Amino acid sequence: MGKAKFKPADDVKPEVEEAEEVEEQRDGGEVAEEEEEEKDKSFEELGLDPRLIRALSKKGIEKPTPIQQTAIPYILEGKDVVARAKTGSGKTLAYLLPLLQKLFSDSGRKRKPAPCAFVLVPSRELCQQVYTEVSWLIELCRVQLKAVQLTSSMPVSDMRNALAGLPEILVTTPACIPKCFADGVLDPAAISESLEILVLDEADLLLSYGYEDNLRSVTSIVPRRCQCLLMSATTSSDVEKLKKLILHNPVVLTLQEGSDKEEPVPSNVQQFWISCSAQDKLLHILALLKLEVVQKKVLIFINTIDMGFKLKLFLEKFGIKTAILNGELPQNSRLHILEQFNAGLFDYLIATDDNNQTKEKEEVKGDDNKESKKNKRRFKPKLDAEFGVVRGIDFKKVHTVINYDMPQSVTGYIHRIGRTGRAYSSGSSVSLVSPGEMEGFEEIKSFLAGEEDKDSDIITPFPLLTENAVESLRYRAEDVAKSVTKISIRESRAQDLRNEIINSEKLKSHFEANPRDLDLLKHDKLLSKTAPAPHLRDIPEYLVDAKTQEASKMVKLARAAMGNNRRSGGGGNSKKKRSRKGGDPLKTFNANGSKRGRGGGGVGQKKDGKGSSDGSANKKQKTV
Ligand SMILES: Nc1ncnc2c1ncn2[C@@H]1O[C@H](COP(=O)(O)OP(=O)(O)OP(=O)(O)O)[C@@H](O)[C@H]1O
Repeated sequence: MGKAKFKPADDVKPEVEEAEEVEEQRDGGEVAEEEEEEKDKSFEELGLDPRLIRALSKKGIEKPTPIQQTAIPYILEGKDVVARAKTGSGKTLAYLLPLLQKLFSDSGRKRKPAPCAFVLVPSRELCQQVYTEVSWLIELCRVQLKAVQLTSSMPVSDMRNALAGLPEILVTTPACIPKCFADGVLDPAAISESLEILVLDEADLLLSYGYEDNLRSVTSIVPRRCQCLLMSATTSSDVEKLKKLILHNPVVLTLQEGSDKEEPVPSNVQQFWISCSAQDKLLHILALLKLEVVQKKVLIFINTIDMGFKLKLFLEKFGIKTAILNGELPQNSRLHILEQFNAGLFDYLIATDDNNQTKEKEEVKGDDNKESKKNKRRFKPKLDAEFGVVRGIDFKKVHTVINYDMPQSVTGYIHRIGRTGRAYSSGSSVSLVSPGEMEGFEEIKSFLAGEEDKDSDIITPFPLLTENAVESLRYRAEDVAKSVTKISIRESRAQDLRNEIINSEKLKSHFEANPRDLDLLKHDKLLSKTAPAPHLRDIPEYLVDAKTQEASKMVKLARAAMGNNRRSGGGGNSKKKRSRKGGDPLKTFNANGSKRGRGGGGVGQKKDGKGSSDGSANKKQKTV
């Protein structure tokens, strides 16, 4: 582990002692890592209970991540902690492990009138994820502890039932707590009496999604003795606000990698971009997926639900099956789609990352098609305010994140990209940037590069797609794009929602009892009635230039080498150590002959992200 620097924070409440700010720094690169390996602490050395260590081992987790190494001892000591570390760095276990350990020692005592540990997360999906994580730990440790999850959409009777067993741990969203107070499900006085640990997970997102008032109603009843933990992937004024609102004399842990500058995106994620017009985005994503120059599984982000359906219908015509995840789907379906994607049942998932209703409204305004307007009036989707795909969801084995639409903010970008390269795995991202998105993209780039290093290229042009390869698909792509009309999009969207509502009901009543049958409900079913035409499904070899063919072959080989060519079973951490660079063509590909590139010389992409056919333009390729 790197050296810890201690410096006082200047923004804690005046009545409390000076806070310690601990900045953990780690050098990137393999040599440094190896040297550090010896200094790395084990779970035993962190003082973790043997039952927890055994449970982790059963899950293939043997070594704590840096944030776990740093945060666990402080939390066990009883300190309030603000922990900021990159997406995918293992923050959930960093707080869950010591939280459980503390409750182990209390487990023989008389049950309290309300849960003694609250974990507040910004979305239902995350609620489910954290609940699952804490539940398997409890089960594997065989301790008498109980965790429940509550979300606002639950009927009051279900909430009451869940709390009747006097659980020690409650995982919920901030919006749910005032609702529980109003419905008499939770008693504020009982919470004040019982609460010992409060965790705000994904703190950087809690306020930005309008939970401020909800949080205030919680903080007003948090007893002074309660230990508060605040976990976050980025720093923002919102995190600072929360810190002041809730924490007492916190230890502030800021985990950085590499140099002094902030690198919120993990260094094991290679970031690329492609410059293209808004119209050509369909063509480019087709080339990326059809020519197989990106590694599966792929998570594709779009900004509006309609765009998601447009993309799905378009790709379908070329025989590329995708599933869609958005806030208008019923919760059961959303959770099921996530489960199936994590289990490797399909390779491509198109997701909206928040409830972008304003954007959808703007689109409605600009639409002059009467029929379509009528359809829109009829079809009013209800979006779930607690939906959030990027908010901390642990997608398993996503190798590539594609920004089909650029996110609206730097934080949005960081959280999207953070869905790959989780824990010790590697990944890459490709952003399709149109001229209209260039300003936002520049902002993201300069934020990632940091103040001192404005010109450094953290996001480099995508090297594995030549202009010729893209152009060879243009005619087909444009032809098919014309057939995906606004009406067909709207109809598909309505049809998908109807299907998912049926799925959701089925899931609820029948499939709970028969989990194996869940697989029968496939979410990447075709929406269009006609099967893809053979000439679109199979791109003839003569259309693709030699360089792209080689790139595609390399990606497939790498996939086979990584054991990803078969549909894989869910999650789990492989115990085998793999070379971090080995087999990834984005790290080794060199269009000029040798397959082992030396940190540069990718295929035909100019520094501006536009394709070139000679392969000489991209001199700067990021090494990780
Ligand atoms: N010590 C470890 N060794 C290996 N894998 C781990 C370890 N700790 C956590 N993981 C795994 O790493 C993945 C990412 O962890 P987690 O979701 O906690 O990240 P995070 O820091 O909360 O990310 P985000 O900010 O995006 O929510 C999970 O699949 C988790 O099981």
